[in-house]
Amino acid sequence: MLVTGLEILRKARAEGYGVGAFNTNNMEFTQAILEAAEEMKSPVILALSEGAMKYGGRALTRMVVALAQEARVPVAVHLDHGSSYESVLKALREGFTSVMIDKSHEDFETNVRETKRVVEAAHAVGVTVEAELGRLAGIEEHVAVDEKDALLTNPEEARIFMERTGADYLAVAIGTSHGAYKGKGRPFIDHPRLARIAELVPAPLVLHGASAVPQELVERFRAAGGEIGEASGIHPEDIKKAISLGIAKINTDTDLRLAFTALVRETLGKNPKEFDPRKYLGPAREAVKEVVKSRMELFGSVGRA
Ligand SMILES: O=C(COP(=O)(O)O)N(O)CCCCO
Ligand code: NA
Ligand SMILES: [Zn+2]
Repeated sequence: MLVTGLEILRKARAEGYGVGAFNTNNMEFTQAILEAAEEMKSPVILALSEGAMKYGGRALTRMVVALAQEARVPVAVHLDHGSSYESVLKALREGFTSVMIDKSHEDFETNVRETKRVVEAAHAVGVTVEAELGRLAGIEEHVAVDEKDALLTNPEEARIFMERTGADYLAVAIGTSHGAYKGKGRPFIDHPRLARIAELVPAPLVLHGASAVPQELVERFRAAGGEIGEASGIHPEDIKKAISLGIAKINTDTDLRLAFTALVRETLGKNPKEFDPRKYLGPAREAVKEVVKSRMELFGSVGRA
């Protein structure tokens, strides 16, 4: 059933588990994510970036909202990294039930003002809002404290920010970063900082840049002809610890993309004569579904629907 992001995330934070926000750009990703959620009896968030909205248009948004309504588990349809008030309005018009306004690159007052404006519009139509404070950046452990403060989320600022904006959940910067290269070896995650934020901010917290980028997937991608440099993601233990400290929404995009693309390359490589798209998109869909199921097990959302 189609529910708001807060309905899913409030329960997750209260009961100490995480819920995956999985990005989709097409039919196969959408099917894979929803099938995994129903099989695992897990709530799930279907995330569409502005790029996904541009790429898929109404074909994508209508499909996603309709399938979310029919799903046998709670599903929120979420605008990921909304960059403007207008972009958020478009998502609201398409029937999304969760929207992110990302003004984390602006100064504090601008972020507050823009986020507050989105909260008023979204709440007026029963949709909940994710905001962001702090800058996603993979940082080395030895980086000086004041540099960390310039980049990562300041706990006291976070409290004030959430009180002044009325946002429903908060994306925090604690050392993660988007994409396949999240730092040398095991990325530094500032758990003490997260614990402090969670003490001051009762709202569900969001972890961006949370893909694991597992080595076996990277190897499979390379073996199938993919080219990727030294790639590393967030260690599963750091995900579990972050959830225990207050993270409720965990964004996963890179892992799904790697799995899908590795399988398309593999299938095409093994069957040079093949030109029926279903024959190489189908196995890729299955690979995405397996990644989603394993993430749900790690997050602890299995059986929580
Ligand atoms: O936080 C994330 C995903 O992070 P990751 O790249 O670790 O999967 N997202 O918001 C997904 C879109 C960002 C570009 O990928
Ligand atoms: Na941001
Ligand atoms: Zn993100």
